[in-house]
Amino acid sequence: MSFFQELTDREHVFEFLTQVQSPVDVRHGPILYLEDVNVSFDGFKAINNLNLTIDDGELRCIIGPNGAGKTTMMDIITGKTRPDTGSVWFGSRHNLLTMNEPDIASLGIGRKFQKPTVFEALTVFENLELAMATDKRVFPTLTAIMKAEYRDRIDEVLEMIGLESLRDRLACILSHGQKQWLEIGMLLMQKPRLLLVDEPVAGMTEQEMERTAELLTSLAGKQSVVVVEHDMGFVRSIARKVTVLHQGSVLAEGSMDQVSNDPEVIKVYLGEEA
Ligand SMILES: Nc1ncnc2c1ncn2[C@@H]1O[C@H](COP(=O)(O)OP(=O)(O)OP(=O)(O)O)[C@@H](O)[C@H]1O
Repeated sequence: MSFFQELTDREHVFEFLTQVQSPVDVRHGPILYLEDVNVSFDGFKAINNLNLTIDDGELRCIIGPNGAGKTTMMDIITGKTRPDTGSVWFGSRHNLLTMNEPDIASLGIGRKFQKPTVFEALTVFENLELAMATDKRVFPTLTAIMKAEYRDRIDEVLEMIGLESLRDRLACILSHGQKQWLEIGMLLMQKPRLLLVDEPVAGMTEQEMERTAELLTSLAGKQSVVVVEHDMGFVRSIARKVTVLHQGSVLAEGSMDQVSNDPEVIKVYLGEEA
């Protein structure tokens, strides 16, 4: 098929589209690897010899008291904060400390901040469409031709986030929980390999929390998901492996039962949470 025929054939799947998935190499190790990472702010050690390994497809919960370094750790992974020392690798190929924020996002690391930031004046569908259109990896001049591909992906994501019936409604009418799911959907449009999710259930109803638990657990496996959360009931409902941060280091790691019975964890965190 000539290039011109490819352009005019709406069913044709362009080779570069199938390669949008990031080329992260996890054949011989984890998807994310932080080793001996240190960060100081004006002499205060926010991250202190932090070591963390996330496996491909894993759902990991990160807990810890205020100021433990959870947000700073996410900032380091996404390139917002540069550590003073240490290594941060995405798969075995990508040294994240040599890359800037947009390039790290393009590799397939998506971050969901605590507050939803959807476009209120656009419909649910349009929000998802926009998320795809801003993907720098997709050749922008072919946008019109790729509409069919977009629509399939949007339908797939709408189903994943449970907003099919609201696809043509303006985002401003969505509940807080639905806005959070839409924003997760916007990240999913770009087929991330690793999703970093910051306090996803803050301000949610019980029912929304249950739905969010289902959504995040359904995403694991296809992508790796790292969830920072203070709500222990929610963490318990989704947790497989839990990492407890304290004073910028890993204090404990294991199943929810293991960490919640750890005397040190009870002393510095769970005691005050209970
Ligand atoms: N840009 C900065 N300048 C100075 N200090 C900072 C900066 N960012 C973070 N810190 C400090 O580093 C420490 C770790 O902060 P961080 O926000 O990472 O903790 P956290 O575990 O996310 O807390 P929380 O659960 O309250 O969100 C805190 O003492 C914080 O005040």
